[in-house]
Amino acid sequence: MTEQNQLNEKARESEEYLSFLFALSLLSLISPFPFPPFVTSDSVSASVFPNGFSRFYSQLAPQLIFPYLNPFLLLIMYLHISLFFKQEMELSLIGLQNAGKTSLVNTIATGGYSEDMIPTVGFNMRKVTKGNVTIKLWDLGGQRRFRTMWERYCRGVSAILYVVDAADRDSVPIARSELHELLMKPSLSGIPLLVLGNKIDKSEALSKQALVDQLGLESITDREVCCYMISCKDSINIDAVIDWLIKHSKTAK
Ligand SMILES: Nc1nc2c(ncn2[C@@H]2O[C@H](COP(=O)(O)OP(=O)(O)OP(=O)(O)O)[C@@H](O)[C@H]2O)c(=O)[nH]1
Ligand SMILES: [Mg+2]
Repeated sequence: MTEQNQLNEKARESEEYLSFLFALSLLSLISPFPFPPFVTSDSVSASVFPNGFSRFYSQLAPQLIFPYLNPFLLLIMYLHISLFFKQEMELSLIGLQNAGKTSLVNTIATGGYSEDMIPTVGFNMRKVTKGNVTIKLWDLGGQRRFRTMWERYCRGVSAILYVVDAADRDSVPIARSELHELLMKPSLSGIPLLVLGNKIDKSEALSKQALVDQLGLESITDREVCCYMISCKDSINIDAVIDWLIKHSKTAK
């Protein structure tokens, strides 16, 4: 199992654990019996804390050891753990017009895909929740007149997603120069970069190695760089993208 799959698995496990705790707290709230019925506060006190232990602790401790005895403690625990596990991140999606940025946001958010897309004017902001991670996505317009905004919306984000139309070979050199110009800005130094070669459902799409070479990704050494080949249309490698995002939410500000 890859590291990314393990992380995804962990996020799913913590989500399942929280649901379990929540269900248990609801159950103990509506149950007329102590839960489980054979454990009582007194019997636990007597067995775990024999003579001499202070009265205060001997009464409090069973609640801590068996929190399901106390539905309110369980609820507090649930809220605490859910806050602890909750992670947030902010991302910017950039790339030339027609690369598929807005399509990617739709695919991540709803799994939906449409051929009839309207070019983004300025930017869109979308919030997407995946497991315990809330992702705030800045989807920026890729037309030349909007590219000057890219830097402003990339400042302070957890990661930059650079989407490239891998099937539009003529646009790749422009995508390369725009990317390198942006990464030279001191305000963006060190921010992890995820490059996505989109539209691999098309036969004319470049291979991953060709895209890496033509974008000059090997020369970027001042930050973490990762590249995936994806298709929003056929939902190829979208899971790998989501896993990468969850992994990088740990660096969220
Ligand atoms: N074949 C194919 N077409 C795609 C894919 N992803 C997006 N498209 C198409 O590419 C076109 C542009 O998609 P958008 O998501 O609007 O592109 P964008 O990068 O947001 O463009 P701007 O907002 O102008 O910067 C649309 O017609 C999409 O249907 C894909 O994976 N495969
Ligand atoms: Mg768009």
